[in-house]
Amino acid sequence: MSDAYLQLDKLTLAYGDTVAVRDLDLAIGKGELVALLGPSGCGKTTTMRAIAGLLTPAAGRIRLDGADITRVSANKRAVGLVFQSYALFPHLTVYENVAFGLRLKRISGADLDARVGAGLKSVGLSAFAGRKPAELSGGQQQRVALARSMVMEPKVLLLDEPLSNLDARLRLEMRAELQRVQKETGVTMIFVTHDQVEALALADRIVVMLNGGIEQIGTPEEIYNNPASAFVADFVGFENVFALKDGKLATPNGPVGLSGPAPEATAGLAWRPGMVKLGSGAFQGTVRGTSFAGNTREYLLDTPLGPIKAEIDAGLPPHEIGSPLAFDLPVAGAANLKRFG
Ligand SMILES: Nc1ncnc2c1ncn2[C@@H]1O[C@H](COP(=O)(O)OP(=O)(O)OP(=O)(O)O)[C@@H](O)[C@H]1O
Repeated sequence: MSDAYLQLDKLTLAYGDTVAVRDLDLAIGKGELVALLGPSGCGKTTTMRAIAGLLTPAAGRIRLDGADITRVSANKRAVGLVFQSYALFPHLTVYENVAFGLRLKRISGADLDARVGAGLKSVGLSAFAGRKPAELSGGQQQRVALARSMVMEPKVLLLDEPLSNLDARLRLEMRAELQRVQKETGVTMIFVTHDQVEALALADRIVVMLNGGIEQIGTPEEIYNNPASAFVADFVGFENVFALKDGKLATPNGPVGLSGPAPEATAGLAWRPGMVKLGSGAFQGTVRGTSFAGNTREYLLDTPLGPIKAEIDAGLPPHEIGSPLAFDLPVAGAANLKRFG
């Protein structure tokens, strides 16, 4: 993408001899909300630190808004950073916390007041300007941290696990809040998460990382419906993932033929539990476990293909543990994995 707003070119990032990220290429458009998603240690935070200017790349380039910022110091990049611990100054009021960076830039008087006021308003905290951080809830503190970064008018705002310290209800609230602030201000945002649900819910585009590289980049719909690799499939909830060898499923018990013609140029096939057809089909299993999950009932089957996870409407008659159960893995509905392993 030549018109990318933020572009990472063949970025390699290392801590001494430990290479954490290798040859990373990523292009992000202006105003995009992008999630870096991946398991612990895959290099998400390291990538963010490099964009923020806190880590000098061992190789590669970073371009932002048409300029090469690879060697530009952190405070001259117009890149904001919100950490998972909000790092507010405990002795300063909410107002002064938000004003802090602006004061460093010698902004004062009515201009300062207007910008802090607008920042607090944008996160719904105008009434809390005089409080200290300790007098706020976790979600409110997070919003102060967001306002503090936003008033600096960054070109890119980086958020590292922004919601991980919040309880489930607050997390949902902050998700909506982040999305609203981002859409209203149009600021380009990149946030790190290891939670696929959060990434799917929030992002315009998801970058799935593994072992210091990119596994897949796509919209939430693409990642959710068309995972490119076994890792991504597994990560986004396809519980039945198989390599395809010579048109057959590779299973722990050897190759097993499919119930339909194998798609070409596919390294593997994957089914979500809800995509497994229960009650009839080419395969036979035994019910090992079952659990009620609200609208659905989940089944774990022992089968010649190994364990299979299935899920059907909870209104359907249940199958007893130990009973035989026919099933099908419909080839037509399966996700075709381009890469396996
Ligand atoms: N200061 C450091 N010194 C040496 N190695 C480090 C340092 N920080 C991170 N690493 C290593 O770099 C790799 C990437 O780490 P990074 O923190 O970027 O992962 P992450 O995806 O953000 O993980 P998490 O979700 O746990 O925060 C890991 O193998 C980690 O052990």
